Amino acid sequence: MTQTVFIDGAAGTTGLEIAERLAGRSEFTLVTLDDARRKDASARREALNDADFVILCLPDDAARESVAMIENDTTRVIDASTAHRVAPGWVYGFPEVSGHDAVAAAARVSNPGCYSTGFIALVAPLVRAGLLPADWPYSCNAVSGYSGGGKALIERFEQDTDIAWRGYALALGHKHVPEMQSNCGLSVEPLFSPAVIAAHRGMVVEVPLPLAAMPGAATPDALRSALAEFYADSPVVAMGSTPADGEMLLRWSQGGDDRIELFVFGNSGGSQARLVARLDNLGKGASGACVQNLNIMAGLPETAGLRL
Ligand SMILES: NC(=O)C1=CN([C@@H]2O[C@H](COP(=O)(O)OP(=O)(O)OC[C@H]3O[C@@H](n4cnc5c(N)ncnc54)[C@H](OP(=O)(O)O)[C@@H]3O)[C@@H](O)[C@H]2O)C=CC1
Ligand SMILES: CC(=O)N[C@@H](CCC(=O)OP(=O)(O)O)C(=O)O
Repeated sequence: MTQTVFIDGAAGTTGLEIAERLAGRSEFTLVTLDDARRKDASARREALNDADFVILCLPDDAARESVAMIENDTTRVIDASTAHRVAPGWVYGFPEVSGHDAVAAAARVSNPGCYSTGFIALVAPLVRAGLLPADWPYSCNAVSGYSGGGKALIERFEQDTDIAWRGYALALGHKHVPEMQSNCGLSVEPLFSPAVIAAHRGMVVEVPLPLAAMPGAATPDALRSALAEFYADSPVVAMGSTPADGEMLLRWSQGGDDRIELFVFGNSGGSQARLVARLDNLGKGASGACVQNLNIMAGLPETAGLRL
């Protein structure tokens, strides 16, 4: 028997990419609302309560509103927004770190933020293994393709093609910081500096580590081996091969898959390292992760429909 999946916000950037990944899947019947009804509260309420699974691809307030409209205890929810990422009763939908069993059993799953996905993939296993300190003030620099900001930012970058780079969150306190801190078990908030580049999709997240100054920190080689071992069985997260020519590129042609590649670069003395994650903000950073979580919750192979 197929299970019904309602995408609330199916006309948006993340929703459209999820629908593409679910198209042709015989295990699911996809439900979306047409243009005239997609913001109609009573149509949404009905669809939310009829579905086996609901995927929320909405701004935070609308996502909270959708959850409040669910009146039964059978509809299971995956929320792509920031609304429930550190909320009690919600499982953080990063199965490689939160545990596949926790996601499989959950009625409410919060899909990670795109930047947080890179940061947590790099830092959480190393802190958990005691190879990096939990009480260090980490910093994180990242660039994202403009699709990370949804329809509004896509329109802005497509209209103003003179923007090459846009730094933001200049007052600090980006909305991803709480989920980064809590899922890595850090006692200090990371200092996060995001920026948008003039590319449609793609993301690089970097955590610079002054290892010699960090109490108890391991060597770059040990950090690389620990990450490789942690993700050895993952079909989605993998170590990237160290570029032979000493440079790393984010190419226009590379976007559009649901994998995430991790790198550890270190200096010759091992006193400094750069942890780097390269992913697609719309792949493992959003829609790919939603579909991976849906598969796990539905008891299906986790990579079904993913672009790997
Ligand atoms: N883009 C990305 O890389 C990522 C996005 N996310 C999150 O996913 C969610 C969706 O983002 P994204 O797809 O980028 O955003 P978009 O702006 O592209 O899409 C949001 C959609 O929600 C619709 N919408 C807004 N309010 C309501 C409402 N009250 N009822 C029904 N529909 C409504 C919008 O309608 P309309 O078309 O009329 O504007 C739009 O179609 C956000 O919470 C975002 O933060 C998470 C990770 C990464
Ligand atoms: C480039 C850009 O604007 N990116 C978004 C984050 C995208 C994302 O991960 O979405 P959530 O809102 O669900 O966390 C931002 O910084 O607000």
